[in-house]
Amino acid sequence: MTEIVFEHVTHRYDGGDVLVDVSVRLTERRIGIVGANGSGKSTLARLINGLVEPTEGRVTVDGLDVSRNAREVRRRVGFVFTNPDTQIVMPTVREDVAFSLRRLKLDAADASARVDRTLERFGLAELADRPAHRLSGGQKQLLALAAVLVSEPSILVTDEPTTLLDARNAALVDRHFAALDQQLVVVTHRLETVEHFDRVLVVDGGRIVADGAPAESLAAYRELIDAVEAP
Ligand SMILES: Nc1ncnc2c1ncn2[C@@H]1O[C@H](COP(=O)(O)OP(=O)(O)OP(=O)(O)O)[C@@H](O)[C@H]1O
Repeated sequence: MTEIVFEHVTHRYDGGDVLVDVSVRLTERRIGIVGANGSGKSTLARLINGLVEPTEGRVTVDGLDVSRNAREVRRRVGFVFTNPDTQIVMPTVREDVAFSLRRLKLDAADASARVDRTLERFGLAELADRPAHRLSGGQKQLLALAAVLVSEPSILVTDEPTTLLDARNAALVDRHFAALDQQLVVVTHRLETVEHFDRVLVVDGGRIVADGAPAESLAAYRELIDAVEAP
């Protein structure tokens, strides 16, 4: 079991506090984070693998302080960004997926078999030799997921992984999520993605304002949105 713990975490950018005294312990396998634009979701997700450090408080992953053990934590926590262009580092699709395996030092045949399986799983096998930067936005998003999952992190954190995907590919990603062995933390505006998760957090104004089973959390979120939209 993996464990992500926030202890009284506040995060401040120049403009002010974007997360305020957040304490939460996450051990469930499928965790969704929803909330309005600018509510602090991405900041919360980025704190999990040290992309952002707490201004106050502490974040640990399996007992490791994320600020002090960044390298070890990043081996465990795979992170997929909203914009896949920021994540593509190699010329072709296959090379990009293979690149993630370099630090595992597998032998060439093992690495190649793992890359093939991953490309197949994400429907990218036929695009393997294409220039990665010329894929469509949605194909790039699938590539970004494949390139992170090929190294089999124990936790996967994704920030709006389906934004660029059509309905079919968004559903494909949802099915991948359902089948993953890893602990999964998904920040999303696509509420369907988290409907069958174990736990959903609702973030508003830098605080967790609802936290529980998806039905209750999503109902609370819808109420929050309705309250804002009401004249
Ligand atoms: N690097 C930064 N420097 C200064 N302010 C930032 C930075 N990153 C985010 N912010 C601010 O922090 C607040 C929370 O941003 P965050 O990206 O965490 O929200 P979010 O809930 O993920 O939003 P969205 O749904 O729009 O992606 C916003 O007001 C944003 O403008």
